[in-house]
Amino acid sequence: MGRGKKGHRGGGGGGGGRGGGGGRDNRGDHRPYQTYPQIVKENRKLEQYYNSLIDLPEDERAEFWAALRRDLPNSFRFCGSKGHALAVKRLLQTRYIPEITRITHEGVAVAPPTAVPWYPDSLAWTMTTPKNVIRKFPPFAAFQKFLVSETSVGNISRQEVVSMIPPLLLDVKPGMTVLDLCAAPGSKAAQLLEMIHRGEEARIRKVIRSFSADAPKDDDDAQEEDEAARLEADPGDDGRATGLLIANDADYKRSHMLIHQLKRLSSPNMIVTNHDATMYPPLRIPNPENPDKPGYLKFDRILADVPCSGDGTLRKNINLWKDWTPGNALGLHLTQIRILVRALQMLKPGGRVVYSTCSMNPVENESVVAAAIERCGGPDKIEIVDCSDQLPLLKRKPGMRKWQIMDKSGRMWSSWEEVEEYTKSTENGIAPGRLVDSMFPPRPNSVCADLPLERCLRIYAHQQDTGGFFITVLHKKAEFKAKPEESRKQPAPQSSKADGKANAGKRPLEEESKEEAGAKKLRLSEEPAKEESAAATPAAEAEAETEPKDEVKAEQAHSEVTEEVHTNGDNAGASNEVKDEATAAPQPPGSTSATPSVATTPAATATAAATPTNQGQPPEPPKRKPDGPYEEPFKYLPPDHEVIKNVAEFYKISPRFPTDRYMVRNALGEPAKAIYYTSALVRDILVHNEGRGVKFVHGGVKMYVKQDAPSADVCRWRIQSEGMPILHGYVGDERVVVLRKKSTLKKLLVEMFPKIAGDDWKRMDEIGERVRDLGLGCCVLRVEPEKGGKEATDGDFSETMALPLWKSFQSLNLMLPKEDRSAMLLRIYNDTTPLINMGIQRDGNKGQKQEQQQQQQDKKVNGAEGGDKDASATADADADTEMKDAAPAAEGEEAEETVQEEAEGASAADAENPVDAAAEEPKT
Ligand SMILES: C[S@@+](CC[C@H](N)C(=O)[O-])C[C@H]1O[C@@H](n2cnc3c(N)ncnc32)[C@H](O)[C@@H]1O
Repeated sequence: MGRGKKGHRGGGGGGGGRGGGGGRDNRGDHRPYQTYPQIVKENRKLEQYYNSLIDLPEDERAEFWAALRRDLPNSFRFCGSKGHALAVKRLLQTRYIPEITRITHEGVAVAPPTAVPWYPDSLAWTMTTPKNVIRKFPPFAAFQKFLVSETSVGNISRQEVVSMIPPLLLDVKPGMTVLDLCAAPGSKAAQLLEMIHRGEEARIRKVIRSFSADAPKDDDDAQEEDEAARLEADPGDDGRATGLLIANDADYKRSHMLIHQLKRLSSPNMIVTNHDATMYPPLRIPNPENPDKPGYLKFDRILADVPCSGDGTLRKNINLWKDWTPGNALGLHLTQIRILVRALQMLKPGGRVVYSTCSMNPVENESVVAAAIERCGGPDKIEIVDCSDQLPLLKRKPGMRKWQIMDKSGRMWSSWEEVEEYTKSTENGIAPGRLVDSMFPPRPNSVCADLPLERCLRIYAHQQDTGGFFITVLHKKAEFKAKPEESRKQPAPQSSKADGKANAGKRPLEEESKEEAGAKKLRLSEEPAKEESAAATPAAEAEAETEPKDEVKAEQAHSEVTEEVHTNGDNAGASNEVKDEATAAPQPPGSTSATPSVATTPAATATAAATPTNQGQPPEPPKRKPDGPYEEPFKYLPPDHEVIKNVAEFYKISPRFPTDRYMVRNALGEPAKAIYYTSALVRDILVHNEGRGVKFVHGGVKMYVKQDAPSADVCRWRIQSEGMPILHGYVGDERVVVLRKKSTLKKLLVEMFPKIAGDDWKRMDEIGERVRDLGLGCCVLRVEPEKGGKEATDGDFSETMALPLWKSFQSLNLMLPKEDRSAMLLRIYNDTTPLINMGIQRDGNKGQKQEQQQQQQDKKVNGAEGGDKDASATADADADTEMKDAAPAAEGEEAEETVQEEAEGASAADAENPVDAAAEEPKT
């Protein structure tokens, strides 16, 4: 979000009162926060193009442009599990909205946030007060603190309202396999991940209750919850989520933003990859029906939120007013088609792809949808889903059936025939830059002539005071063999034979205009990593569902074919052998799709081979460049590994908790510093694709971290807070401390290292005796707000949670980073008093050495180093997550354990200090 760098607030400016930030923020002359020059909100070609394209009555047209010239309202979404999100939302309603309603700014009453009417459970909110006012106007201080604090711990996502729509229309259900092809920075991916985990907590509790002898069967709440927890929604794994999200981005740095965004959801069901979506590699999975041949993963749902010119974001990215040119969109059209075709190839029949952009331009929208459907076999294979009954409160306009294209010079073209006519009449026979056939509406004789493009959704800024957006939902009716990409159909050149042919194929793609360079600069965040990538075309075509026999050979073949295509669009011959490795891919565990996943058929391969652009081997993911970023391998531990047996024994973990999904990230495959946990499907994917060049950059939840233990009986592997939600229900009572009182929790949150030696345990109230008698080491602090007492009516303290607690000889400590403690104090107690380090306050006469060790430990445990840094980075990022300003700093902070760290193992100092707080981002 802006970081104060965007000169939103100007009035006046452009002619006729059209410049500046627009009405609502420009009351009076007082502009205390304006520091940047105004941008004139005018662009002749932009206005001309959309005035001719978008059919609106005159008064609505005026609203359309007025909205685009106004500042964008703030919006945010409560995230995480639904129960938790509702609890945080409640605070907004009960604590902050009444405060905000009393504020006046520049003499005008402030409008409080309002719930987005079409978002389920009112979890999305919008507010017109500018961000810089919320940040700096003192009466907003408490609300601002709430936003920053909850954003930093991942309970609030600052997300543009329109960007919340595609995941809702994707209709993800627990158990599904989902791919987000262009996912960074990850706000939509986070929504998708939440959907995969929907209902999981209640399901797990239900299952655990069913096998636990002393479970409170007569507890009313439990019974009610049992009924609500629909086990059949995802029954495969004792209530645990079996679905999968693969979040991908072609940009390596941005793939690390994804890790930052998604790690907070502590999901073992998620993988982050770093590939060009136009040639996303096929992923192997086990094939139980024919174990000798690999199966290939197909997806129930795919989101293609593609890189685009972004003119729907004019309100936020006001530089677009001066930088918009028609070339921006033209240069992305082919990449967008390739991404969508690849998505449809990887989809299961019966599955759903959502294609979306934040552009209003049909060349990136309807024309891409039509071209992709055409290449995938037409409406018999791919259907545009009618969403008119979905999100009924969302105002939308229908997609276009007819449109014109504006070329780079600003000239309008109605059809490809018109372009061809013109080209023939010119001396050099070269078509206007970048125009290709597929940009125009489907021809009357094409299979897509009657495509119901009106089913696409167009959202304009004035309809509900948002950005502009385009969304289409596609349903795959049957498997297909994608047609090869035509050689970028260009009118035949009239002159020079020798160059002519090459030019015909190449010119529009190779000519990178100033406009395109401008577009790339503008939408850094959405810049295609390899626009017109040499590898893109044949890859997507050929490799739909096959696997090469010889990976190196395939790679060579791949580059040969690619080169040919790009040096001569009309190439033929040079057929590389295509391998017939047809394998019916098994249904991945947990899949709920009605149709089984389908893998390659020999026929599919044969057809692919017959075409000039895809006769090569299906591509294997490119091997990492020698100088490319190094990712740690993912190595799974055998269930009978000593360390796994040791943690199971120490924490008395129920045998119902799987022991075959623990993994480490180092080449030796031995636990050195951290042990991760993943779902079964994530494990299968990571294991079966090892060494194939698939660029996995993240997977797994950090479950245990190694540390020094005070005695040989104490387990050296403490439970990490991010693994706690997954594990705690299976930990034996011996290692559980139950806390019921709000006041006791407050003490543990405010005090770091409260002393328990001697009689000091008595200070710990209700848990005093329990912690006195508890064995040393890590345990689960299970917070279960007291039922029936006064706590029961306290809405701020009503959620159950599980937190890691460490008992040493002298003291106790909650193993949470500082910002998590502070966020909980604010949320539950509306308290902002500083934390107290009881280690420092202790009587200096006793145990000097221990004291020093404690303080050393203190620094790490409570985030004096990592935790604080992390918090500030997150707050600073301000999570305007759609665009590029998500903190780049996140990259380093979120990096996985490095080789060095793993190889060295924990240093002595680390081992003493039970928490690597910088790496902790627990779900609180
Ligand atoms: C519109 S943004 C995605 C926003 C994201 N879905 C979200 O909700 O946070 C487009 C993303 O596509 C990525 N990208 C560009 N070209 C790509 C390609 N060929 N394959 C995969 N990702 C690509 C960009 O790095 C950028 O992060």
